[in-house]
Amino acid sequence: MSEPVGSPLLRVGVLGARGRMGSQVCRAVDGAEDLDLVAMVDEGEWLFNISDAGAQVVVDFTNPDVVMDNVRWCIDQGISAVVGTSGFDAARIETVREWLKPTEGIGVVIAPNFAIGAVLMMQFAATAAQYFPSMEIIELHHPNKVDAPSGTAVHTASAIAQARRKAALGPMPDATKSSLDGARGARVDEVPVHSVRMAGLVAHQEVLCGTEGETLTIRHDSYDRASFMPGVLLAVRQILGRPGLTIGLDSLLER
Ligand SMILES: NC(=O)C1=CN([C@@H]2O[C@H](COP(=O)(O)OP(=O)(O)OC[C@H]3O[C@@H](n4cnc5c(N)ncnc54)[C@H](OP(=O)(O)O)[C@@H]3O)[C@@H](O)[C@H]2O)C=CC1
Ligand SMILES: O=C(O)C1=N[C@H](C(=O)O)C[C@H](O)C1
Repeated sequence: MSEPVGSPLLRVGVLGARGRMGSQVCRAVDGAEDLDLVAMVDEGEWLFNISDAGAQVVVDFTNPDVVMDNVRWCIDQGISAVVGTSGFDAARIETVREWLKPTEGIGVVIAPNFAIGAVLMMQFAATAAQYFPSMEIIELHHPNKVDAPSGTAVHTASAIAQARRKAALGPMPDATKSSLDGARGARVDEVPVHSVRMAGLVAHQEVLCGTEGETLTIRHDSYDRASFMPGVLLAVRQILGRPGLTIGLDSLLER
């Protein structure tokens, strides 16, 4: 492709390039006129392919066991990283923040979910949490997902918990005496989270909000991984102007 004069293409490498997400990201980057897909790396391949190719930005969709090593490597190489891989709890986020402190100009975006609808669903859930004393999350995914609960559910639960603390709400009403472990789901920041893995699904989440005499259900469905691509490309395009750590797409979407 010939490069337009005065606007060099942004050089992008993809980690997890043959995976469900990584392969779509490669196609999306390859199809974008302002981006240059310079390296595609999968498990067992050489990370230095990325730096040798002069990548300015890496996109990581690998798995929670390896993602921290990948982020560390990118920071050490002076390469900014857009991270979609799940598995980021508060401790991991703090570690990445520490790694970035001595650096200048390197950006890391960690987004639990790149779909616009999912970002809004998380925002709406945090808003509802101020008014609804009962909040529960049901996340539903394809059966090949390696982790549970999903990163989106963990992020949503934290946002709900933060909103509840701000609104000075006490514990959720729940007088259950559970006779079977797991019957009430897992607790993330005190918020019950229920994980479903089912053939036919891609990525879905419901946030159930309850108060006296009414419930509100906030639901998001990704029927196709194409739903994540605009968010990934948005982060890739913005990251060089956003040094330091950015969590979630919210600030990138502000108008
Ligand atoms: N933030 C978001 O919007 C989204 C996040 N995700 C998250 O992205 C991650 C990937 O999901 P998905 O694409 O479905 O998973 P896949 O298993 O399909 O893809 C992961 C890929 O990463 C490769 N890989 C494993 N280790 C390394 C490594 N050290 N270096 C480079 N590549 C490696 C795997 O290779 P191999 O198979 O050979 O092990 C595989 O090709 C998950 O954590 C998922 O939750 C998914 C969708 C959206
Ligand atoms: O593994 C997936 O598929 C997804 N993972 C992310 C998560 O853990 O929240 C985002 C989305 O739900 C799809």
